[in-house]
Amino acid sequence: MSQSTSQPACGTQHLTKVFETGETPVVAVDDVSVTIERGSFSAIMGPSGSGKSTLMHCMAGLDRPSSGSVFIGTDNIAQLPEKVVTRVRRDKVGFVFQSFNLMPTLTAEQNILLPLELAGTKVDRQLFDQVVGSLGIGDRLGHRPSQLSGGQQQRVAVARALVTRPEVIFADEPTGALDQRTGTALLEYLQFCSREQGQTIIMVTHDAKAAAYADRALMLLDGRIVDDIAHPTAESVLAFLGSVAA
Ligand SMILES: Nc1ncnc2c1ncn2[C@@H]1O[C@H](COP(=O)(O)OP(=O)(O)OP(=O)(O)O)[C@@H](O)[C@H]1O
Repeated sequence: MSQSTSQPACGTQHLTKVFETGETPVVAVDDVSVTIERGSFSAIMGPSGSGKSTLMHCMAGLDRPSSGSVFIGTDNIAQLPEKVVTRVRRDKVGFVFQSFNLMPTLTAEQNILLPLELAGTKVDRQLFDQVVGSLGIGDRLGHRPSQLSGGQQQRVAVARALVTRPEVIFADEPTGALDQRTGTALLEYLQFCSREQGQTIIMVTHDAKAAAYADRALMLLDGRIVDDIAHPTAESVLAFLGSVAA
């Protein structure tokens, strides 16, 4: 049963992000306006450097836009003080980083539970077991990140983002380090979170087969959304990527 409704979970209005750090400014995200439906599963795709991670970081409140609005629910977080953005993020958002960002001195279980500990929230053991079981990391919970494979670390990072049952989950290439079997299990679980639990998923991926699990694929080129594919298939996504590579 899909719990998708027309009420937006998050979105942007004329979002632009310019990095001024180098000799010439880089426009990483260029005037992007997008609305993400509650309970939907969206993929963001595009060539390397097209602005996918920057767009996600701004949408999740991890980075400030140069101009424009960013909504999480009805809050325009671009206009809120950092302290309030941190609270909105803690209460509503889960983020899976491309580089995992696990704490090296903590075990897998401690890493997964860290957001709950920081928020002073009680652990939902049933949810913890469901997440850990679905991701197949139940037998690695006592290991520290350095004792885990890249794919296991990635799944711990995903579990950490899911264990607070956030309304919106941003995942930056969550299957990048996974083999086909564990990647498929993760994508099926994300689909379950969206369809059965009404959570909103936004996932950056380079993998056309992974994008086919989403309800929608946003195609980025030079910081702009140049295509918005409903019910993407691996073929429709590959056709787009082929056309921009040509
Ligand atoms: N902190 C930064 N300072 C300066 N430029 C940056 C910074 N972060 C990203 N960029 C630039 O912004 C552009 C978009 O980068 P971004 O990482 O968002 O792309 P991407 O589509 O996620 O790439 P990839 O698929 O390789 O991860 C690139 O030209 C990148 O070099």
